[in-house]
Amino acid sequence: MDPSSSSSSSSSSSSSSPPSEGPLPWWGVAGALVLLAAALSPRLRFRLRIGSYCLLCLLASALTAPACLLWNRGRTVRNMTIIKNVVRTFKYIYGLRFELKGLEHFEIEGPCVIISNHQSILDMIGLMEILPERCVQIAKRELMYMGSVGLIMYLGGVIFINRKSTSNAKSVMADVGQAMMSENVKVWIYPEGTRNGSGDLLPFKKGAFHLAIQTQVPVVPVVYSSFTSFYNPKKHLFTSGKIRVEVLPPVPTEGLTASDVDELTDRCYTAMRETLFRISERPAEVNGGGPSVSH
Ligand SMILES: CCCCCCCC/C=C\CCCCCCCC(=O)SCCNC(=O)CCNC(=O)[C@H](O)C(C)(C)COP(=O)(O)OP(=O)(O)OC[C@H]1O[C@@H](n2cnc3c(N)ncnc32)[C@H](O)[C@@H]1OP(=O)(O)O
Ligand SMILES: CCCCCCCCCCCCCC(=O)OC[C@@H](O)COP(=O)(O)O
Repeated sequence: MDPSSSSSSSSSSSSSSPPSEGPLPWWGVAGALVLLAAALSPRLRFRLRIGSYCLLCLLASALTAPACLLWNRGRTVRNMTIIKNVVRTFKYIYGLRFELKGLEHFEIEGPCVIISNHQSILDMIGLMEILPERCVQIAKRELMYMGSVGLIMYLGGVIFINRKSTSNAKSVMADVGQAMMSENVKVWIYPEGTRNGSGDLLPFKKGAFHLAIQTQVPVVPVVYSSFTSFYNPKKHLFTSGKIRVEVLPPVPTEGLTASDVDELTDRCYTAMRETLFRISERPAEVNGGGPSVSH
């Protein structure tokens, strides 16, 4: 009997017999337990989902950085187009739907200062959804040290500031002003200066408005509706959801001086807060606007 035929017959007999009913491999058991626990525990489900988002950012950054280096050879705002196209796919993974209004207000020749409310690390998806060409962001410098995410931000031209030192931040912002004009770059700033999931606006810091007036470029306010209906870390809530985005008309700064900063800040704050309440379908407060500048 031909050994190959016997082996083939044995293999044919083995291939025709059902797979062995052995125990699940350890990783199968572990996976099943995690899924079971996640189904039972909102806290674990939330942590798995937000953890997957952070992991996705890390992995996507690690894969995109070489593309940026090969394509654009280093740190340049042109990498933001690559980053934007990658990050825009994240909304499908997490079931986030955007309703956009007012994008025509981004059709500004030349630089401008874009300001928007800041609710969570998910904001980056909303930012990339509408990011205009040649636009970089101001970020806290701690983000530079977040592994591949810091690298991709650096490559995309993100400007890092030390929030704890006004003098340092001021000098960086002054340099930003010069770069804006010389390199024709828009700058996106979160005037609240930190994430705020309250559904309202924190008082605005003044750097964005000093920058706009120093460079005499318009301020373009952008408002994202409140995430509280689908994202609330305190309640371990992170589901799919709809986000309304409204770009408001540019606020000109020609002829304004540093003495107009407070009024410009208040004007933008009031317009953005009213829009935030409207697109979040939250009743506006009876007593009118809250504090707009940090006192
Ligand atoms: C491929 C896959 C990729 C996946 C991975 C993701 C990749 C994503 C890539 C790319 C997207 C990146 C997204 C990054 C997002 C990051 C977001 C953040 O990090 S938010 C935190 C940092 N941002 C801020 O903090 C800005 C807001 N802050 C300001 O503008 C402040 O004004 C600041 C920092 C400049 C100063 O901070 P103060 O705490 O001192 O605040 P004040 O009250 O505004 O100023 C104090 C005094 O200084 C004057 N002042 C401020 N700025 C001035 C200036 N520029 N010139 C002159 N005076 C100024 C003011 O008038 C004020 O003086 P008087 O009270 O009026 O007497
Ligand atoms: C190296 C290990 C950690 C890697 C974790 C990767 C997570 C990446 C998530 C994208 C970052 C988007 C930028 C962002 O939105 O950061 C928060 C800051 O705006 C404000 O921070 P804070 O409210 O002042 O603490």
